[in-house]
Amino acid sequence: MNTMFPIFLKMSEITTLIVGGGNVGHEKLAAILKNSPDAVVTVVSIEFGEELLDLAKDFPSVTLEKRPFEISDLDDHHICLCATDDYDLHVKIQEECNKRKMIVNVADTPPLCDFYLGSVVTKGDLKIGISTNGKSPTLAKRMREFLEDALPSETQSLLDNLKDIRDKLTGDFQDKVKQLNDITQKVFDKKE
Ligand SMILES: C[C@@]1(CC(=O)O)c2cc3[nH]c(cc4nc(cc5[nH]c(cc(n2)[C@H]1CCC(=O)O)[C@@](C)(CC(=O)O)[C@@H]5CCC(=O)O)C(CC(=O)O)=C4CCC(=O)O)c(CCC(=O)O)c3CC(=O)O
Ligand SMILES: NC(=O)C1=CN([C@@H]2O[C@H](COP(=O)(O)OP(=O)(O)OC[C@H]3O[C@@H](n4cnc5c(N)ncnc54)[C@H](O)[C@@H]3O)[C@@H](O)[C@H]2O)C=CC1
Repeated sequence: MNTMFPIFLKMSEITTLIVGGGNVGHEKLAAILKNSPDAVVTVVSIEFGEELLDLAKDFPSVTLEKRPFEISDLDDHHICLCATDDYDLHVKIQEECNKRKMIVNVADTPPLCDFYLGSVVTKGDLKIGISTNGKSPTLAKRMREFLEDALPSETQSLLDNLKDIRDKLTGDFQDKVKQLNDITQKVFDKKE
């Protein structure tokens, strides 16, 4: 059983620290920015890879700090992702995050992670997060591709219409819930 609880974070409202700016650091930063171009991220790394430098320059809310990690880097951040090649450092950061009640992801060490990144299907405002409980990130990626193809292109206009209707509905909460359930039932019945 996958006991993880998915939530959707407003990355512009919290601050994220990535430690390590090589290949894995680049992948994690790219995954965040693809979803949240307004994410407030600090990347601390002794060296930065070309790809990460190239990506970061287009995002004003990303700050790069070229130096070794310091414990005080954790002071100003809500979540932390470890992406160096130093396992002992990752253990130290994970312990310190736990002490501070910060949540941490350690890219290549699932047992040290408080949260995983997921595959993300996006159709306009609709977003679906996928996790395989860490069993197969490749299957998560394939499921994303499958769902991206399967979701109808009119998904966004359906959402826009439902938002208009939702704003115009009157009556008490129960009435609104019933009307919205009836309307969406009709949409899905039509498709069968
Ligand atoms: C536990 C987790 C923790 C975390 O990183 O957050 C984790 C861990 C590990 N990944 C590894 C490898 C690969 N990861 C990918 C891809 C993705 N990995 C992602 C998430 C997660 N990866 C979390 C679990 C998510 C879940 O619950 O399913 C995705 C979904 C999201 C993202 O990272 O953005 C993104 C797909 C995005 C997309 O395209 O949709 C590919 C495939 C590829 O790149 O084509 C490979 C190579 C093939 C393979 O090994 O499967 C290794 C072995 C490293 C080694 O060999 O040493 C570990 C460590 C281990 O498992 O021990
Ligand atoms: N590249 C990949 O696709 C994969 C890598 N891994 C593992 O993930 C880890 C990272 O891999 P890569 O990103 O490829 O390595 P990398 O060598 O490209 O990047 C590591 C980065 O960490 C930085 N760093 C090291 N010590 C630091 C410190 N004390 N403070 C701040 N920054 C520090 C380095 O300057 C470097 O930029 C490695 O342990 C690797 O074995 C696992 C699976 C796949």
